[in-house]
Amino acid sequence: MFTHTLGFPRIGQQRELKKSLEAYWKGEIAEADLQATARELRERHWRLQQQAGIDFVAVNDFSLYDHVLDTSVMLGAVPPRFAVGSTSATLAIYFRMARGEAAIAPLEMSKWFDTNYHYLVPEFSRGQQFSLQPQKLLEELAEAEKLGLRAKPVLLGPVTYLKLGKSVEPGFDRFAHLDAIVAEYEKLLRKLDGKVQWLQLDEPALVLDLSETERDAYEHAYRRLRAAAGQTKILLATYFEALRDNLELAISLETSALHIDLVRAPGQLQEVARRLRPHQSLSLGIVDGRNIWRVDATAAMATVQAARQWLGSDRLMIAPSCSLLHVPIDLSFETQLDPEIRSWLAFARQKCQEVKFLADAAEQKIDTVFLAENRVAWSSRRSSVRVTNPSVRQRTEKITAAMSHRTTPYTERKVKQQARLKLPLFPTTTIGSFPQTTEIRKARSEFNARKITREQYVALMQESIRLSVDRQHELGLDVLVHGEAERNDMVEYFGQQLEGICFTQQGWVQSYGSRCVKPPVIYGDVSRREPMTVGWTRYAQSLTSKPMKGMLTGPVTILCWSFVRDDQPRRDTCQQIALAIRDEVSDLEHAGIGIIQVDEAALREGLPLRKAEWDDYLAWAVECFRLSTSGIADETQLHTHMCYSEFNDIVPWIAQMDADVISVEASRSRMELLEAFERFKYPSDIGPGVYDIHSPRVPSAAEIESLLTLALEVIPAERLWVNPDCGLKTRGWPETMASLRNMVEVARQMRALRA
Ligand SMILES: Nc1nc2c(c(=O)[nH]1)N[C@@H](CNc1ccc(C(=O)N[C@@H](CCC(=O)N[C@@H](CCC(=O)N[C@@H](CCC(=O)O)C(=O)O)C(=O)O)C(=O)O)cc1)CN2
Ligand code: MET
Ligand SMILES: [Zn+2]
Repeated sequence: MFTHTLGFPRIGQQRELKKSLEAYWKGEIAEADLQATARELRERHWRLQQQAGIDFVAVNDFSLYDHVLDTSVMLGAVPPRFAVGSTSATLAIYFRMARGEAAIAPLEMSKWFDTNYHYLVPEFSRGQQFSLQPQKLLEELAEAEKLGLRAKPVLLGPVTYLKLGKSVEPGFDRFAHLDAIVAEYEKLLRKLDGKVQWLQLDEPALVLDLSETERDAYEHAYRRLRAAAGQTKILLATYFEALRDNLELAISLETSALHIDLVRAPGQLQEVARRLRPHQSLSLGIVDGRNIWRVDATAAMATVQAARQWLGSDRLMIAPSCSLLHVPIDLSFETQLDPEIRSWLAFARQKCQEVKFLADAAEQKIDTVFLAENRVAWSSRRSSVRVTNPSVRQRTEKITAAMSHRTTPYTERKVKQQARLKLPLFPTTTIGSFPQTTEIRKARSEFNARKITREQYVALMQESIRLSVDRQHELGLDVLVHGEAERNDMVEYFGQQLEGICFTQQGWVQSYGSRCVKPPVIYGDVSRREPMTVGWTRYAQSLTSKPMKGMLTGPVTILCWSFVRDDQPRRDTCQQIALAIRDEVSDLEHAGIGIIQVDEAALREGLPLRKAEWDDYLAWAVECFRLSTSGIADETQLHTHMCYSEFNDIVPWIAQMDADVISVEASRSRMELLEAFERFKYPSDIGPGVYDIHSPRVPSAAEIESLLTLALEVIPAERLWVNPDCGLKTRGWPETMASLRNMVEVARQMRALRA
């Protein structure tokens, strides 16, 4: 029985990679400096794993930006717009694919399964050529070996890779490239033969609903890969869900080992063990790689013991459930956490130690100190007064159906709201945040370090709010926002103020590229201590006679972007958050705020991976949104925002959220999503984003106009709003002003045409 990891965080305890990347992009450091940081991080992370007792460390899990992008580069799948006539990517080409450049649009970004990690979507076209570029993998392998480590290279498997990509030509089936892609994997396998004992191929797509084509692709691809593997043993890694109807398929691929997620899907163990071929080993993903709770050692030992009885030690491996990419690196840096709560947690490094403990325990080498500590922590967590709050329990029991219904229909509300707000046709607004400048972050970091006082901090944030209000006046926007300067992050900000949630000092998790988040930890019943946004919003409203939108993050998004307790159903936790947000909505309304936006950016990402479970989730998620928002008067306009464009399947549910206005990402898909809104007769106002906020590129007035013209084909003028795709916190002020100036100008012209 050996221990291994499927992958480790890359960003670094102090976000060294982020800082290095951003300095490199600004031209402040050279490529060699960036590569040196990357090498140092790899070495440090391998050593951490080795010292924790991991036998086989993952290699090639590191990435300068994204592992799916790395796979594209490894296969020579570089679309021609990034590198005319070349299939091998230099670092400049690599970052061009990730971030775009001047007139070159980057690869699209998409959610990695149901996580808050974003990958770069591979693009496939007819006649595309592939050519193996194995340098990165081979170099990192050599690095690990030089350090005397046992290395297991990790690669995204060919079928999941294809499935995650998109065809850039309409009607082209990207699976037509399967053979060509598998041929490159075969070349790599031949190179690795004799060099490594194990190769991990990640095929998380095996937990999704698969088409016949995709199932055939698996059989075909793995028949060839097996034949090319030589002495290398292939570990087929699945995670995030149960294999279910794909179990027989996964086993029939006849790889030397199969990894399964026993955290998300503990129930599958026995069936998998029963069906496994005699020559196959099983990797037990038993330590949660997606969440920060300490493993329940007693329960996990029993599971490993059962697996051992069915399969014998020789056929078992112990591992985290998935790559540790989704958790912070090391709990020992968290010195400010409440000690009791801290004792319930484990980050990547501690999870490696848990893996080692479980493997030893299965061989009767029980670390009794470790086990005793674990049991103390768990009994404290099960009985702690910090977890259960009777008043929250009483309140949720008293929730009535009426609390999640606005009694007046949208059409009547609209008349009342218009009488109050007097908005022009094609009202212009933004999604909430304005640039988070260095000064803003510096002020916050000095406040946190007690270098400036609360009064000084508040004054600095008010200055930022005033500046953003002034600039919005200058631009002539119709509905203003305060700009969210005081928020480190739209979820963490609320997490820091709610009871039952705690936050870390350094618990950074990569979201995309160099961007990170510190997900709050929801450990107990959630409630609101006091108003969280009213002071800032009231101040912002005092600076203008135009409507100021109150800005809140919705319950589903707070849930999805936090580490969530695993001792009660997610829906129960979400309902508690909904009540807290409901109180905030009410307080904003009483402070005279006439428009309130409740962002549900993560509503779609919370969808279960299997379609059969969608309706169940959507029903409670939408209900929680409604619970948080339905307490308001007809005259208060309710907005929501979602920043993704694949709406096709869920528009009827979004309609049920019963917001008065929704803003959505739409520019990159050229308003395509609006077709679904039309098809399902979406009833209320829509602000389809008129420009992409992910790059500093300034959209021309002509581009914005052409998008709005497309929008008008499906949305009546009196229901159309004009806004960007999403918030502007990652942008700089110069491009923000230039872009919004064009946007407002177009709205004015369109109004004039209709006057
Ligand atoms: N939670 C979450 N998930 C999301 C999104 C989101 O906004 N939030 N948006 C989508 C895309 N994902 C994103 C994730 C992160 C960021 C982002 O901008 N993150 C910032 C960090 C934001 C933050 O927490 N900022 C803190 C800490 C800032 C900081 O780095 N401070 C310096 C000191 C600064 C100084 O002295 O100059 C330090 O700690 O070293 C603050 O403002 O207080 C970053 O990586 O740069 C953007 C989008 C989907 N998922
Ligand atoms: C990721 S959705 C962001 C919504 C938030 N109100 C903002 O503008 O930043
Ligand atoms: Zn957004």
